Amino acid sequence: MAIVASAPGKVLMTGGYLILERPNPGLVLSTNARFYAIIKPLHHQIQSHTWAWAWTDVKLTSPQLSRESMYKLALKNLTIQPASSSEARNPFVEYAVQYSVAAAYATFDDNKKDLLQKLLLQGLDITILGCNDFYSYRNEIERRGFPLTPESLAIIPPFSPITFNTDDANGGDSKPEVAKTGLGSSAAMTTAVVAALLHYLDVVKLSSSKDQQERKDIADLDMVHKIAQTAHCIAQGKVGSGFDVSSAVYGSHRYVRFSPEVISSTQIAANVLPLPEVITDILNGNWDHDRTEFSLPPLMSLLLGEPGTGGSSTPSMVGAVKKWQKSDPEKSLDTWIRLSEANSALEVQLNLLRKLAKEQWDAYKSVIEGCSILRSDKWIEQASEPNKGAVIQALLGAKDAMLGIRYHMRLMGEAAGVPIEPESQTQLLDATMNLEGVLLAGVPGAGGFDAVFAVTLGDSSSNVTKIWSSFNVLALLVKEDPFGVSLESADPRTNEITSAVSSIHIE
Ligand SMILES: Nc1ncnc2c1ncn2[C@@H]1O[C@H](COP(=O)(O)OP(=O)(O)O)[C@@H](O)[C@H]1O
Ligand SMILES: C[C@@](O)(CCOP(=O)(O)OP(=O)(O)O)CC(=O)O
Repeated sequence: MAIVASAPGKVLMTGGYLILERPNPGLVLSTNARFYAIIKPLHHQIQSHTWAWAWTDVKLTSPQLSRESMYKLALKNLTIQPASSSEARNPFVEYAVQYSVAAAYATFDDNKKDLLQKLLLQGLDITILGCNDFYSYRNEIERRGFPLTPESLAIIPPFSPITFNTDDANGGDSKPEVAKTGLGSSAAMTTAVVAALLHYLDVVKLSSSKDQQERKDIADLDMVHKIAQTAHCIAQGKVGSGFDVSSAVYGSHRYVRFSPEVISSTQIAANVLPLPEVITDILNGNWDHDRTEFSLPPLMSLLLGEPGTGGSSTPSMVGAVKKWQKSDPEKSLDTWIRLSEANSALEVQLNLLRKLAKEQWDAYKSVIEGCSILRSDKWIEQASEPNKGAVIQALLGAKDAMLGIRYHMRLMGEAAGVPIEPESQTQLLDATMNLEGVLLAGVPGAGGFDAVFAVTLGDSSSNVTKIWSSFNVLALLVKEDPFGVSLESADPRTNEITSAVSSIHIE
């Protein structure tokens, strides 16, 4: 039977750059854009040609890239090799397979190892699918002559083919392989494959998002996290803060990074140590990342916009900021501290709003609805009673904190010589923050030309969508969804068909 798992894409709302250093936190929101991995046996029976049971076949299909690759996985040392030199490579999935299988061998007793061996000898058939929201369809919309609106995006069929970045319009060299929106497709892809494989091999028992309020599979999620984070770092060839993998696993949260030493044995491993030895270090390592529950307060929506300027290279922006920290330690530390203070101020206000929503729902709801049709300079007029006043103070506090974050992010960019909040985004974000019902607007993650985000109150997001269109910014269909990695009941392509069929109304 096929096992299907999914993992969400992310938006880093606060903590860009600072989150690279412990113990600075970042607020990361997971989204309803999900990556799916489908795993089933490749053969009905154990293949006789898997001589001496030394290796097994792995087939990887990526329909959106029209790619199908065959690999050989050696069952002793778990090396993976393309079956022929012409196969397309996907290092994220390759490491995900190697490390997941290694984790299974490392955790099983002899009896379970035998069963594992038999299951593996049937081969692995892996299909990966990413929601459209991970990829840019801006060119496609323009090519079809549609308006630059979310309604146009909604017409594009689910799991559509992905545009490759082949043109040199933006200098070419720093552009990623595929046209993406910055939601963390590689982290979600790696996490979905690891989760599906670990579940398929019986290392973890994942639960599905539908059947729970509170997750009970935390230890299993930790296992998925260790393996996905390790595979992702090696495939990327760099150790970032890991907030993207963490949110793909745990969903929206407040993240403090893991100490990079925990995966140091893998860096030697790629050259010297065999994987079955390294995996024990990974599994027993001191994974000290911190994740505290966090999600947007009720009646607030996350909105993302694609400015379409071609994206920025995160590693080179990070490099420039690090260089600046070295060259001007005093000033950079000052900016760093002020930015960190603004980040915590926003966190405090958002947590306060969540608390007020719980404790005084009626006042909270009435203020949010009232403010959703007013610009923020008019919000104070809603403070007719103390309960409402507290909500308004927290809203204004959050907005102020966001202005502080943007100011210090801009300073950091200017000092480091990289456009963290480029001038074109500044105008757009100022205009956005002045609209009715807009609480926050900023550049997520590393900033640059990748994307912009806004947090809106009540039903006010259509205002934002309109103004973004006039700035030539495409509002995406993505929403916050705080749920992390999940077991799915079926191939998402069949779900789409089922829901389309059930939505047909028979009179
Ligand atoms: N559907 C897919 N099939 C295969 N590989 C994919 C798919 N989607 C993304 N990838 C891989 O992930 C890479 C993008 O990852 P990354 O640079 O982390 O982007 P993001 O900003 O979305 O995190 C692509 O270059 C490609 O190698
Ligand atoms: C600078 C950073 O702190 C945040 C980068 O966030 P993005 O969301 O911009 O990330 P990419 O998907 O890799 O482009 C680097 C990090 O935390 O690793």
